[in-house]
Amino acid sequence: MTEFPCEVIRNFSIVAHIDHGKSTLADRLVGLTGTIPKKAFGANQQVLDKLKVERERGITESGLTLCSMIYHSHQKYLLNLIDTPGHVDFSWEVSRSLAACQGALLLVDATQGVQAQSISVFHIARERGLKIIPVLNKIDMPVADPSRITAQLQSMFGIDPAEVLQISAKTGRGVETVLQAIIERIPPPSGSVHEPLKALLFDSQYDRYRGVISLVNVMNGVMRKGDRIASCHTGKKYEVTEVGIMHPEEVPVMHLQPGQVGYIACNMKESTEAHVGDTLHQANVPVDPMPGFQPTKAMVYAGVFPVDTNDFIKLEESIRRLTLTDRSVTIQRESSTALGQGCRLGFLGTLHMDVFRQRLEDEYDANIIITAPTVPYKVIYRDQTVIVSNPTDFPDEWGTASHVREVQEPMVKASILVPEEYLGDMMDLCFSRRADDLDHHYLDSGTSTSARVMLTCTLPLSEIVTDFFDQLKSRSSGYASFDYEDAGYKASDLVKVWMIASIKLFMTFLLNGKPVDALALVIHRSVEQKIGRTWVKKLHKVIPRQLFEVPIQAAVGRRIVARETLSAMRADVTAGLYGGHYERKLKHLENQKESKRRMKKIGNVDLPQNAFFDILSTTAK
Ligand SMILES: Nc1nc2c(ncn2[C@@H]2O[C@H](COP(=O)(O)OP(=O)(O)OP(=O)(O)O)[C@@H](O)[C@H]2O)c(=O)[nH]1
Repeated sequence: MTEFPCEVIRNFSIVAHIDHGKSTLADRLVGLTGTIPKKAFGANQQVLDKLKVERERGITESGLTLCSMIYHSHQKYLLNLIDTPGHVDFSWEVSRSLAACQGALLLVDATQGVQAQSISVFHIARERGLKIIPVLNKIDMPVADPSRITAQLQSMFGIDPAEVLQISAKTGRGVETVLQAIIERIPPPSGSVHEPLKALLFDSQYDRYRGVISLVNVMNGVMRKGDRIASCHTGKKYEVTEVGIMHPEEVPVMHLQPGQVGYIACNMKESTEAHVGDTLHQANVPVDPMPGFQPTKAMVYAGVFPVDTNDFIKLEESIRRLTLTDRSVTIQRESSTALGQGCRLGFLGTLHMDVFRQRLEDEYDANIIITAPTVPYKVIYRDQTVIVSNPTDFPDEWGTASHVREVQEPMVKASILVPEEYLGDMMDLCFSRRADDLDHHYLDSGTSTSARVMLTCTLPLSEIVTDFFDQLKSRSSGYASFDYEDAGYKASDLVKVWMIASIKLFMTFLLNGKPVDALALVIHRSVEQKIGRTWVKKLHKVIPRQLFEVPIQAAVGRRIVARETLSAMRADVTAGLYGGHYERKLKHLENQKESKRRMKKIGNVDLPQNAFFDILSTTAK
């Protein structure tokens, strides 16, 4: 590694909207630099998309990937490609990986142009002072319109058209110019071998045998195998047992020096010890920590329960292991009377939640149920403010709520890019989701194809965590792109609906008057009737009939907003008593009444777990 001082190192990232060809370009770069021999480099092999689920869904996320390449130009260069995810949910990971880079390729599909995603990532990169190299991809396609897209880049970002590269990652055309631009335009990292060791931990992965593997960017000094290092954040000390680079597989090296990016293993057993943004240093030579990263902010919460309650321990262990590779998930234990023991997980967004669930199912063979997603609300009491991410913890209207001054919900500033013919549909969609401050402006005039419009508005986050993406895509025939950023909290008129399966006569059955916790929902006042009715109908369908009548009610506080009645199933206890005496029949009926009365006392509605699973799995989607 001594062959590579800072001057010949380039640390960069590729930022692109989903499907604009990031993985294809990464593969090309890896192929061109001879990092993977051409023979072994099949057309379908994508080095960056390692996980099965990522490949299936065609998205790159979680398990941040690093690839070091050695490029022979007029001299030998070490190029470190730090992969970033391509979806709004992962904007946190984007900024995390950009922190270890000095430059970024802004890859834009020349047939589609700039998408909402490219805008936010571009701004993050620019704020960090990264050198941006604009690259238009897919110029081999007949519908590519490079001059129009270049003009778009110029008007939106002030990019000089002369700097825009045109390539086809698929055919390889122009990719060599990308390598040249990386070397010529991106500044090398800075740092000194003579300073004490200072390394940024920017990601971690979990290895079954070696424990936590951390990805580090050495800022100063040298990181060697056998070093005693310490974490600025926890003060814990470790011994470095392995140092290496990702080339693209792990290749152990003797040491890493300033500007270099690689992995270390250091007998860290728990993933919780590897703090993203932490500064590592020699155990006996403390340094000033680098400005830390913001902690991940979970914006979507959902309960995860095992279908078979006995599987809880196994599920919890699987979740714990998965979070080793995806540290942005927050975990809390949760128990529900209906679903048993489970975990409440916090995700960055709904796609993140989906991917996590799929990974749980694929990699850990877990049979799980996920409750409807919710967002974190701020409940402001007279004397304190509480963040509530679980509907169960929401104040009741008649109880603690009397002290509640205000409930606020998280808002986002949304931007939607769409061809103008879909503008009306997009506006309708936004208004139906309680949009505010709606505004739009045209990005280009659109000569051959229709003009593109950028629509901005503020929306409550809760309105986009369910089916907003699906709606957006289907109402715009797939053309709309969407991105959002945090816009703080805003007061809201929210109520909680308990789906109460109560029995008129047997109130004691309600487990001390407690409603069915797993079905609590937080909804907006304007839709309480509608949602109440739909849910009650759903419950009516899935709950099996009992020996007695069961009113199924949706209540807001003490107010019942919807009701269905599950009629009683009367077992015919006199069946088979043909002939015989009328009084004998009567006696049996009397007995039945008596036993029903006993049932009243112990009060029990037979609500099979499956019924909940049915309801929750249909509403969660
Ligand atoms: N015609 C053409 N197709 C391309 C080119 N580059 C990529 N593609 C295709 O575009 C699709 C998406 O490419 P990917 O490389 O998987 O896109 P990505 O940006 O990595 O996608 P995410 O990982 O989901 O962000 C694939 O079907 C590629 O074959 C190109 O230069 N020309």
